[in-house]
Amino acid sequence: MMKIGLTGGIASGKSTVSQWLKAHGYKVLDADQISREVVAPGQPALSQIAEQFGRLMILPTGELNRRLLASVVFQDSEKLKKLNALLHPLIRARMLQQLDLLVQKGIKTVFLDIPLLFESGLDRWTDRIIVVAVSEENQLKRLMERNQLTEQQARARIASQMPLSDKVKRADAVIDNNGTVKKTEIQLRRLLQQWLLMP
Ligand SMILES: CC(C)(COP(=O)(O)OP(=O)(O)OC[C@H]1O[C@@H](n2cnc3c(N)ncnc32)[C@H](O)[C@@H]1O)[C@@H](O)C(=O)NCCC(=O)NCCS
Ligand SMILES: Nc1ncnc2c1ncn2[C@@H]1O[C@H](COP(=O)(O)OP(=O)(O)OP(=O)(O)O)[C@@H](O)[C@H]1O
Repeated sequence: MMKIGLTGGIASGKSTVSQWLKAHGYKVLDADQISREVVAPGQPALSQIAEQFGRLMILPTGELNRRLLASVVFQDSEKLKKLNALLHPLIRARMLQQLDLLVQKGIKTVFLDIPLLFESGLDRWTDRIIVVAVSEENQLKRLMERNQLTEQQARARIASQMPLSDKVKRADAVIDNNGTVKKTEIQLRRLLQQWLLMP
């Protein structure tokens, strides 16, 4: 099975690319989605978060208070490390399980949409890596708009990741998502053609 890593910086456009891939019949495993599954109501990791970060981290609905947890961990690198130590092994295990299922089904190509692909050393799992890149200015603007964050909050989140410019250097292919979504799709199609992966 060919495993293609899809990564980038926060709000650089990975989901935009992975949505296109899914809509065109490609298999995509999404680490952000899996990270939500492991903290769903009733999951042991959710109680562990409440134990380590306080009861307020669980909403009255039983769901994780993502906004509150984000406001805590992205301002404090030690707390972020603690959260990562708790969740990353669970996310990794679940991702491997899902990969296994796809292998059993005989799927030939899978995209792994993992924001922290390089930070977590998961690049060793992949055969090729696509980085979705944007300028710092667009990244900041899109992140502030999408997550309703102040500039300071958005900068703190960006700073918690490896600089996008370093990720670009380690990519096999870079998709420039500074233009319109249409322009991004054209680059993606061209790349899939070049890699002989058109459906
Ligand atoms: C802190 C949490 C609750 C905030 O939730 P929120 O809904 O605001 O963000 P969401 O999960 O959709 O993530 C949005 C983006 O933030 C960035 N991000 C998320 N977690 C991290 C992290 N631990 N370190 C650096 N960047 C991160 C990624 O680029 C991600 O795509 C959540 O991000 C989380 O549980 N993070 C820890 C798990 C993790 O590392 N997930 C990343 C993919 S494996
Ligand atoms: N080419 C584009 N032009 C304008 N807006 C865009 C473009 N691509 C993405 N966006 C917007 O920018 C925001 C970030 O994009 P997206 O959610 O795809 O990024 P992401 O890399 O998956 O982010 P994260 O890692 O934080 O989940 C979204 O609100 C999206 O609608």
